[in-house]
Amino acid sequence: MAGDIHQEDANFPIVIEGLVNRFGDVTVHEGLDLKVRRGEILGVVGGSGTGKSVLMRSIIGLQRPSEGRIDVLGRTITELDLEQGIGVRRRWGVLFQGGALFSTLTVGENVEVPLRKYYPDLDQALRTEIARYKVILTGLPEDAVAKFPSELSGGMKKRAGLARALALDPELLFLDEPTAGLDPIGAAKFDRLTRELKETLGLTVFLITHDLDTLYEICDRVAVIAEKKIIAVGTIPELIATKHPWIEEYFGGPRGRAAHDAHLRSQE
Ligand SMILES: Nc1ncnc2c1ncn2[C@@H]1O[C@H](COP(=O)(O)OP(=O)(O)OP(=O)(O)O)[C@@H](O)[C@H]1O
Repeated sequence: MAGDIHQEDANFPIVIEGLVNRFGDVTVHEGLDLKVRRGEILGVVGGSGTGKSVLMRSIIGLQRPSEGRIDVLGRTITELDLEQGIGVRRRWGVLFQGGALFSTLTVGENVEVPLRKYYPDLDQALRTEIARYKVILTGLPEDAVAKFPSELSGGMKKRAGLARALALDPELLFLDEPTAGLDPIGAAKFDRLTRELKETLGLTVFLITHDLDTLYEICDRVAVIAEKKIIAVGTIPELIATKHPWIEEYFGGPRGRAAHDAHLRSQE
């Protein structure tokens, strides 16, 4: 039904049923199901090219699925008209792989972009003030507001991208490989920031990552994509108990064991 709006499921802000994504002869997803719980950080893992980014793009309406249904915050995302689309889009924020900042705009101006788009009548002084506040919220120094992306380190760019993702006070936050390219200390700091923001702002976070430390340190549950589906979703001990060969290799390999040991040490 066009513009289907139904009772928002308070417990599951994202519900995906029977998702199929095809590109020509290539089928990336075939009957993928997933429910994201409110208030959780859900890590999404899978081998390269298994369709993690395509999944995220499908949820946020950038990729029209071949089949299936995706409900986000009570709206069936594939069936929204323009106005309904705007209404739901301003309830989420996205940090794309690499940050995707506009290089010709300052950090502050980058953060203002969604505010201009979704709240065009907002007073400029207020827009500037909100952008400044979001920049500081992500742990950047105040003078970063006036800097251009080229003047920032990799970690600072990620934070600036995060500030832009938070511009509209979202309920849902989508992060595509946020710690890729960061050194281990920078990555751990970014993980802590994600966890703190999730807790203070009451966010639900959909987080694509290859970073095993991130999975152990901040994810409440992890969803595994393989064989064109979500083959398992749960806590890391629950996943390991499934005895699926890919999952066993992933968490039981040298990197998986190192992340596990580091996690245990951090708990001591
Ligand atoms: N617009 C498109 N047209 C054709 N094929 C596409 C398109 N977008 C994605 N694909 C294909 O879909 C598959 C899944 O891509 P996707 O980027 O989602 O993988 P991923 O799991 O995020 O990979 P990685 O971990 O390497 O980032 C790939 O084979 C990719 O080539």
